[in-house]
Amino acid sequence: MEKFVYLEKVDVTFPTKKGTFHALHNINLNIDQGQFFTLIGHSGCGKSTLLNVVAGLQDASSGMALCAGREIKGPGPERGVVFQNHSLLPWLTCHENIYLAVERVFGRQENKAKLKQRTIDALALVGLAHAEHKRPHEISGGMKQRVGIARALAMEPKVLLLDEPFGALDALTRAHLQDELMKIVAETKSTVIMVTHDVDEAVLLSDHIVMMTNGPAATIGEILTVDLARPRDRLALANDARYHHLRARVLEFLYQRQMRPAA
Ligand SMILES: Nc1ncnc2c1ncn2[C@@H]1O[C@H](COP(=O)(O)OP(=O)(O)OP(=O)(O)O)[C@@H](O)[C@H]1O
Repeated sequence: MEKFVYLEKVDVTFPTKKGTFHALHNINLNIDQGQFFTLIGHSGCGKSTLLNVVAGLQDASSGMALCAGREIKGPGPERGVVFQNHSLLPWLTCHENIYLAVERVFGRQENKAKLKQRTIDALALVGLAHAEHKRPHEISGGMKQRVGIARALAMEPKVLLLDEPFGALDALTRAHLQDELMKIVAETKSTVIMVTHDVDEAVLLSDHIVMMTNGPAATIGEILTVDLARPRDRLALANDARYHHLRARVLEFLYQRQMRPAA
């Protein structure tokens, strides 16, 4: 099978006033199409830096980074990114925010009606057709994140990159959006890499959980395979021994093997 997202011996260093900071060391990752990977680890270990390498927002200092067989050189529409803070343009409506992105990717080969249809379809996918004419300040935090996800998906990316997309939301909204994301990913068969701090979120959503060691020179400690059947139901999983076993494996990694260094 084609190596879909492929990182080999990736290191990232940052020049700082105190000298070179070695953030990531010897990262090797091979993600097949249609897989859902989460990155988990203590604060500051390098999860966002790793995601940014795949997004093309951060160059690897050494090693190889490929997406769909091509070297990653800067951001590209085949990699859709959603951040914790929605990053929607406040003066545009939900529809216009998505249309802008769609136009940038498909504007040369498609007419306005087709671009508009893509925008409407993306809003419908996240259940926000009714909010298309609202501006970001008129909708809730959860809705803004859904628009952000719709905007990323509307570009038909090969990989969806999510950096703690639900981190700023309350627990109920977060649970709701996790369920929605699972449905969307099942429907679109997207390949996803998502940064999270949340052990339950990681187990619920993932096919594989990438557990990262503490920095500096953070690396992948272990990749846990989550072999729970899909579709997954959070209530049924609450009584599932396998779910609890996987959850315990992540907790053990984080709190026994990678004790957080004293702040
Ligand atoms: N531009 C930069 N210059 C210098 N150091 C940086 C830079 N960006 C990140 N770092 C450092 O690299 C390390 C990894 O940062 P990163 O943001 O990737 O961690 P993280 O795991 O995503 O953290 P969090 O979970 O708190 O968001 C941190 O020690 C951070 O201070």
